[in-house]
Amino acid sequence: MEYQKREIPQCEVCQQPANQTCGGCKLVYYCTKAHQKLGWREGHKFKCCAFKIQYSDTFGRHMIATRDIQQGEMILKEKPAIVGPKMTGPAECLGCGKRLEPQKIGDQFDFYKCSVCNWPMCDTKCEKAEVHKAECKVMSERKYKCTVRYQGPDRVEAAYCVISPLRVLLMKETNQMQFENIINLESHLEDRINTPLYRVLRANLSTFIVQVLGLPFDEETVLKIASIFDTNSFDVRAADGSKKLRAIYVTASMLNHSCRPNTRHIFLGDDYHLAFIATMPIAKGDPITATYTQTLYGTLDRRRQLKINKCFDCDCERCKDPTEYGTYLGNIYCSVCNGQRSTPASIGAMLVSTNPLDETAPWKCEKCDHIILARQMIWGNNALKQDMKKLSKTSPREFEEFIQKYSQTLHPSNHLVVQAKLALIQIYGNYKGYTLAELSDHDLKRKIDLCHDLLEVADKVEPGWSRFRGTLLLDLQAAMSMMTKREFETGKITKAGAQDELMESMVLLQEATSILRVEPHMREILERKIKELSDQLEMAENGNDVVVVE
Ligand SMILES: C[S@@+](CC[C@H](N)C(=O)[O-])C[C@H]1O[C@@H](n2cnc3c(N)ncnc32)[C@H](O)[C@@H]1O
Repeated sequence: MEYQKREIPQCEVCQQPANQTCGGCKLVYYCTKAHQKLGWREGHKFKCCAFKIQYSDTFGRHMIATRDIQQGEMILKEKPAIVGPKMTGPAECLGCGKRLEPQKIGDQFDFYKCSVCNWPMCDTKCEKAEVHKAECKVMSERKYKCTVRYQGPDRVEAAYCVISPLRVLLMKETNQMQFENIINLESHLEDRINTPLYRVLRANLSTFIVQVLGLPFDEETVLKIASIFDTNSFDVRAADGSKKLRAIYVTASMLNHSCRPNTRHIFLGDDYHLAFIATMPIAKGDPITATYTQTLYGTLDRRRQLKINKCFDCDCERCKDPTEYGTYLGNIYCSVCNGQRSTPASIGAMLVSTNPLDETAPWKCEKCDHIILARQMIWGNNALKQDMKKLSKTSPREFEEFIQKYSQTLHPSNHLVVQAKLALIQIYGNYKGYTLAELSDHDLKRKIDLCHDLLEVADKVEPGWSRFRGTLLLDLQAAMSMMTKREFETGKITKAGAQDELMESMVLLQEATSILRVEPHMREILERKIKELSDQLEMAENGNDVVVVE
């Protein structure tokens, strides 16, 4: 937002003294209604803050669109109020957040340590990082020395659970306003306080802050901060996997959840700015939502995860729909009707929950009277998940066999089949031995079909410009271009046919570009792909061979 509040408000249009603010962003002044309308038309409509925060007894605070929002529009860009380590993890630098590698020190391997507080760090430069100063000071004042040391590459350290809450607590002195912003976020401490995790935190985190460091906070405040992290924090990862942190964004914390969200988020730059992008047009007055879970999970799994991690029962439209918008992501075929199907490929009757908002409700066939208990459904689901876990991540044969083996039980868009299809899309065309050029015609066609299958699912559960749709379109267009090349070279299609097919690929690539160009590092990749495909089109036009660059 580039507008600044001025000392003496001036009309944005005529610069005369003004006392009326824009109802949307409340940052811009106008002298009259007429100038407000003019300013809006002249461009403020593209800059005005697109949301306001409302309160409801059911959802608490939530975001509402203050004007129509266009698909692809960046609704919010925010820097973190606090960034720090996750509750547990491998040793990481408290300066830059990078995962640490040990060094040879004497005849042993260990991490470089902060010369003051002894926490593992990258080097002397990180030791002096601004973010580490306050915590280092309080620890050294209490003569506390960290005891984390290198104990093997896979070691997970629980000691890191104290750092992020400590950073928030220390803000009370250094940035009182931000501390207040954070402490006023939803915590759900009352739901978590008696869980095994919070019993451990009471013993470790709270004791560390109150007794070891002697900071003037009570146990409840310390645990509340931990619980605020669990309710509101975002996982932040470096693209190369070198950092895995958690961060709180005060305004973005106001985004409520939907199992069919209308935004997606991205991280921008090295300082972990978070941005939300509208995946669909959002009408003025509509809620702006994000997803806190995996949209590709079935309702049972999503609701359970939301209950455990975010302490609420989701009753969004998708959760209420026993077919999940016809995707049947969480359903299985009725074993009675299924036995009467003429061919395995014909769609059989499905078992659907008699009340999707109650995980104990029985499941009933959509056609016959067959009923199974909820726990049978949950057991079956867990058994299939275990079966899937055993599959080798690099073996397409194992994923294909999984889909085949359960084709009499699982709908083609059951969430486990969707996971298997997603794995296949990633392997076909990308993995060693399965690059597009190496794929058989059969597997290339299979990849195209799989992309179409998942695009249908994406349209229902993550409609619009989701990252899922964008990456599927990229996969699809690459496979289609390769297919065109092969068909042209073997004389299956004419030059005109090749041109038509390449144009179809170009349309997909252009849509993928509209969706993904805001993602870090994607712009150049997408521009290169468009250039390559344009070159192919030109070559096809000139009657040359179609060359596909993967
Ligand atoms: C990140 S906060 C969102 C802001 C929150 N509503 C507030 O008032 O501070 C997450 C919490 O909001 C509530 N919430 C978010 N989405 C919800 C939904 N779809 N239905 C019910 N509660 C929801 C839950 O209490 C959840 O733990």
